Amino acid sequence: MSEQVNLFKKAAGEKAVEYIKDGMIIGLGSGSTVYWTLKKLGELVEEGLNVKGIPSSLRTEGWAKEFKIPLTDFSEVQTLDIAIDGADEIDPDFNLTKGGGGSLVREKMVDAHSKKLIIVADESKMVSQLGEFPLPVEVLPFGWEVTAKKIEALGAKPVLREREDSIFISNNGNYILDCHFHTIADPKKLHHELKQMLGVVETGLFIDMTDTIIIAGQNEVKVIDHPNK
Ligand SMILES: O=C(CO)[C@H](O)[C@H](O)COP(=O)(O)O
Repeated sequence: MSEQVNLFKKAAGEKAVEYIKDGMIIGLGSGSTVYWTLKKLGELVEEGLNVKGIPSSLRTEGWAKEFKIPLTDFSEVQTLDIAIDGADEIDPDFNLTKGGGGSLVREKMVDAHSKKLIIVADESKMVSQLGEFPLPVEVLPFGWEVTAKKIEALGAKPVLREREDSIFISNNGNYILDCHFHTIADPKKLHHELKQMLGVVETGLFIDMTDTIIIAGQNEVKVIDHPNK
């Protein structure tokens, strides 16, 4: 990642903290942009802000602990006030591809149970159509080969995710198929088709969920609210 992109991520990630108010339960998303949100939030907590977070990945949990952000979980709360998360692609309708870090299931759980979802990203994530970034689909390890064949029949090239010559295992003990569609004409339809497949746990398509996008680029940090939310 270039130094400049990292500065954009920092600017977007830190801006999101302005939405956090005392007493809130916060969904803590995943990724290198959210890292900056967590770091800034940790400073506010040290100054006396009283909040609790639910982390969406083990990595985020580690950072939250490092920054001394108090944590809670779904055994204590059912609804979160706000979630702040990253994205791999954002289309003009505020639909997202997520899961580049492999945390899509926990991210979707946290984001879907929040009253407001804020997405933080650098400007390279804005696209006219989803699909250039391979769509992460979490699948059961058992029979993943047949699940991959079914996904292939939808027009994708699914690639089993690996890390350091081993199969990547999600925080939930599952596999990730990175599905190369190149263009996704109807993200909502594709999400539903994938969800109906035996063996698919969840897709990285986040449809109709985002309330606000904070996007940082060369000249400014833009806050774009969904027109109908
Ligand atoms: O979905 C995610 C992880 O599963 C991340 O939010 C997404 O990959 C964006 O990451 P980054 O902020 O590092 O670009």
